[in-house]
Amino acid sequence: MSDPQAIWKELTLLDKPKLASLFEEKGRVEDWSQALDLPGGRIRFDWSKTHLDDAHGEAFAKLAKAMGFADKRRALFAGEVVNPTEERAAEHTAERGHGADEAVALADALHMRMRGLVEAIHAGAFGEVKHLIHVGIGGSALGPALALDALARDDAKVDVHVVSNVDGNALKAAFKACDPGTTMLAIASKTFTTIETMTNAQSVLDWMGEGGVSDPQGRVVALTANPEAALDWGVDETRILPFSDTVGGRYSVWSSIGFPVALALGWEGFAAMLEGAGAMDAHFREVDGLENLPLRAAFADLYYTHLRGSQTRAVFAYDERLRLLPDYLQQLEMESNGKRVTAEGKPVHGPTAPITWGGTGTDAQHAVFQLLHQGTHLVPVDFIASIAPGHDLDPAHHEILLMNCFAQGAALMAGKESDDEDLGGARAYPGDRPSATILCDALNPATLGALIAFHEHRTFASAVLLGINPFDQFGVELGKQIARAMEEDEGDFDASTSALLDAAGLG
Ligand SMILES: O=P(O)(O)OC[C@H]1O[C@H](O)[C@H](O)[C@@H](O)[C@@H]1O
Repeated sequence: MSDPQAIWKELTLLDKPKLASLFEEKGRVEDWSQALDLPGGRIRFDWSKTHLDDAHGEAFAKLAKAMGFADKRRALFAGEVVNPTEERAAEHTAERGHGADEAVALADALHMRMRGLVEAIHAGAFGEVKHLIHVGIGGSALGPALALDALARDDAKVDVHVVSNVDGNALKAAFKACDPGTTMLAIASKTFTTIETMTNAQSVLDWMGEGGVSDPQGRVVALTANPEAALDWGVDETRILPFSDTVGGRYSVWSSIGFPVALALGWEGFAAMLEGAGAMDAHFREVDGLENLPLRAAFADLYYTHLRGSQTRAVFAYDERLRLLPDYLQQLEMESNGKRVTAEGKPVHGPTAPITWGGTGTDAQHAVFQLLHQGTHLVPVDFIASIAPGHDLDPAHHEILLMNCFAQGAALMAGKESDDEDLGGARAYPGDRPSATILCDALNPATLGALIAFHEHRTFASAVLLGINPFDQFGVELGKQIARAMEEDEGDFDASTSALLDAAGLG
């Protein structure tokens, strides 16, 4: 059978087992969790507390076949056009050594150029550099911000401030923390046209000038796939770090957009991130069927959206260093798969990306977990944690953190009958609520790289199963066009919008 609709029908007819009954079978944990030995240590992927059973696994494997998963995966790594609306390849994996030969060679050469500049700055070629203000937005900010917050808390070689919002309050906070005389500016923008980034970049130059820096332009580095625009903006060629147009914004932390990460960690740290991601590429590329962890995760994601009506998926990092991971995954997953038509432009069957949301444990337990345990929404949850604490405080901190993480997954699954006759349902936990747990030996550049790449491939696998193109993002354009029309004092707006403009003195 190769008709995807027929397979979906088959999936809807399968039994909907309770989690508790799945655990009555021997080998549930062995069958549905797996550990990968990666350069930075082992990562365990435990999907056993999801409702997938063997029958679902088989049916989803058939769906993958019917949707041409193996060939689409091959095309991704071969650098073929996998983004048909923009007629482009998606070659982020080439940055990690997995791709078409020419793309890998180009990525290597551009990394060498980037390394040269990073090491020159460390060696003092620009005088004393204590701070870097990195201006960029969306994919040009979220990856660097996540990696820096996760990995550069101690001993950063340069103190980096990632500023994305055009709201001047964001830049003011960075100015407060930096001294203009020892600050460099990185302008990160794939297109080098994004208004928020260019506005922030100009204000940093002005601040440097006002702070007594004689040649602010001489302290600018451009990270872009549009080097001509950076040249036009006045950036010297030697400080332009290009990357390939075939690397999408939300997949670009591996390219020169990762410059601030390399500057803070040193080249070896950045290279280890690439290596960890490359190891996940090798797994995704070489392993077939349910053993392929990103594909297995995509099966579970589609199971919940299509067969259980889940509209959201939550991710809770039980690790302060990963507090920005939910923000990062929101862009990766929602901008990639928040689509309503197939790659051929036809209406898509069923829901596409769930709304990704989340937070940090244990904080979130005291704020939003009430809804997860007793609310009316079914929210599949991902827990992410590291066995090594990453700090040298009393081990009690980490024991409490990890035990709480594991307790939440157990509680969601087990539930509990009401222990108070008078209060009845208010004190009952329905249970049978799914979660997955990703447990790293340690959080380090290589495991972070692998974690991010796991999610990239999970997103790609979902897109293949849904038949959509995850690599364009036309949905973000209309609002930008209208804002531009407002700036240029053109266009005819609805009465509500006109009244708001008038109220703000912008009409
Ligand atoms: O890197 P840039 O060209 O400045 O783009 C920054 C961001 O803005 C766009 O609107 C897209 O939604 C993002 O995918 C992109 O990462």
